Amino acid sequence: MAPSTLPETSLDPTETSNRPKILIPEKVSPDGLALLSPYFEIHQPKNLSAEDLLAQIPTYQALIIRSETKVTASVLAAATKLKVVARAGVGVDNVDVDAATKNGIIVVNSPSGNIVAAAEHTIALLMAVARNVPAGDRSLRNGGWERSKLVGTEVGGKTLGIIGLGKVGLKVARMGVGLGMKVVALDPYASPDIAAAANVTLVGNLEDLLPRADFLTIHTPLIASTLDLISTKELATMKTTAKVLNVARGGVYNEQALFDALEAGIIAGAGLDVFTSEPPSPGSAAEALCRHPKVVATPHLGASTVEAQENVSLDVCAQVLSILNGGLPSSAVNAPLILPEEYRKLQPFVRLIEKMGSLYTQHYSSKPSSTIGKGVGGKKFELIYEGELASISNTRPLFAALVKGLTSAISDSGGRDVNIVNASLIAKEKGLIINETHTRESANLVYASLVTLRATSRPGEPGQVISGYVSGRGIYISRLDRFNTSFVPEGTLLVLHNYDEPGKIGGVGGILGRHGINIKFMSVAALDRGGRGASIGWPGSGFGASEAVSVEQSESEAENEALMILGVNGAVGKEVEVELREEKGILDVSVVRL
Ligand SMILES: NC(=O)c1ccc[n+]([C@@H]2O[C@H](COP(=O)([O-])OP(=O)(O)OC[C@H]3O[C@@H](n4cnc5c(N)ncnc54)[C@H](O)[C@@H]3O)[C@@H](O)[C@H]2O)c1
Ligand SMILES: O=C(O)[C@H](O)COP(=O)(O)O
Repeated sequence: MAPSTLPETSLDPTETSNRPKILIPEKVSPDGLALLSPYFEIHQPKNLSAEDLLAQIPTYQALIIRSETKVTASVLAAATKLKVVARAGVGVDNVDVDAATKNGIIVVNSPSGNIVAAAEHTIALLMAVARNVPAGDRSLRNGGWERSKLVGTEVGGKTLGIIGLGKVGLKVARMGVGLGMKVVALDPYASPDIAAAANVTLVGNLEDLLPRADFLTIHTPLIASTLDLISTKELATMKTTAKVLNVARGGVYNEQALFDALEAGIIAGAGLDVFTSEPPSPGSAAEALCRHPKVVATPHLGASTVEAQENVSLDVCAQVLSILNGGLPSSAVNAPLILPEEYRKLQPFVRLIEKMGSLYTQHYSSKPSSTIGKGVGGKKFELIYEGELASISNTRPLFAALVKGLTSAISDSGGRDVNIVNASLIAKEKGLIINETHTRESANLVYASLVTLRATSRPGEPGQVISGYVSGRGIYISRLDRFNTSFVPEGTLLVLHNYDEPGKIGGVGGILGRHGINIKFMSVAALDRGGRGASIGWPGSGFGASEAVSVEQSESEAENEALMILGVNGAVGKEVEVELREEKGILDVSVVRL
């Protein structure tokens, strides 16, 4: 289905040099591509060989495919810039999803864009095999008029057996009921309520299904448990008049066993859209089936309708646009599904938390007076969600945003290789321990949602704290260390820790002015005197409210300290930092680029 809203983009369509590149080696509907062409260089080679794919993939950021391109572990290992493999359809059996996960590459698909097309094609094959439509057409073209030889069977009143009552299977079931068929289905994971509402009788095993079916159709993915699901033994239990259909994947019926059963009259016919090798390799059972007189075969046309191709193209291209723009996909195969509603709610927090992480690394690593050490490695981080945000259960994107932010200033890739797929792995590699805490009822919460990042290297220490909130579409930092503040974490920031006494602003302004640095905004942050810091109690961190209060009290000696946060234009060189540090009353300086 096409997405209801398109992702926002900060990509610049006027930026024409060095555009990220997208490779599309198969036919994908232009509807979706129109979303991408303003921002990316799109290459659509015809008949790209496996060798060419391997050779060319290193330069691409996205790969959009259908069922013909084999995205192997070698291709993915060579794909050093690739962020996303987008399958314009449902099945990802031609993609090595595990290898993609290991390489931090998101695999997305369109889970429902072509289900109507697949279900309708199943019904087309059902009617074609029931009424000998292709055989009649063939005969007539060859000058024949064979009526008695091509007598068919009605489907009304007959039993349709379905294996796999998922999206396609359920649609086929409803269509079957509409044709007056009795529908019996086997799917251990199907909802009995949904099945009952669709007039489908669920059975528990193949023995209860196969002997009853006049027509059998499979709608499962091809996985270990469905490979050769129907073979010689199973076919032998079916009616000799039964006909079988496959619009799922080649391999769910054993092709040799199916051929033998048709030859021996064990069953009466088959309608096949998919094969173990596509196109069927010469001499294979698949090829023999395609030529068999009792078979109606189509060349994997299940999803080939104008409407389905528009749907899947729009669906995956919107996800590619989002991912290449630093956002989230709506249906990632190798990451938890982000529902569009959830996505909209989380998006500003994803930006906020990434900035908080980056602010943390840059601010504290440049702080010689930092009490708990520089850097992020080996630290225990706690991400505390308070207020409305605490009710979100799928916080994987927030977790990933933190890992990305924390590592952005300390990795070659600038954190660009971190995503919801590989964030846990990267955190582990970098020795980051991150816990998440949800606190629904927070005392004195002035924001609808508040996020706090707290870092410690030993239990019992006060730790380093950054809090932030979202207002409208804007993101703000509300606390940095022991200071309450409010500033937008964007651009180049100077964070000055100083004694709260007159004359500081003039002195700092003078230094910056001499170096030609413009001040865009300034925020003076006062010491938190037992407000939020004392009341939060750091839930789940092992630090109780009383401990937090005592931490505040022990630090109250520094009562006349403040933070000055300056948003500046222009490069802030080392010499400026040194001059600022030497200014009277300045305790500490950090330059942060967000
Ligand atoms: N021919 C085409 O062009 C075409 C088009 C679309 C989809 N497909 C294929 O159709 C198949 C179904 O797609 P979908 O979107 O309905 O998938 P789906 O995930 O919605 O449904 C699959 C169903 O199979 C069930 N299942 C899994 N293992 C099973 C088992 N061992 N026994 C019984 N049931 C089992 C699952 O519980 C699920 O309900 C996929 O293989 C997909 O690739 C083909
Ligand atoms: O899994 C699917 O979506 C279908 O098999 C469609 O495959 P196609 O995009 O190659 O037509």
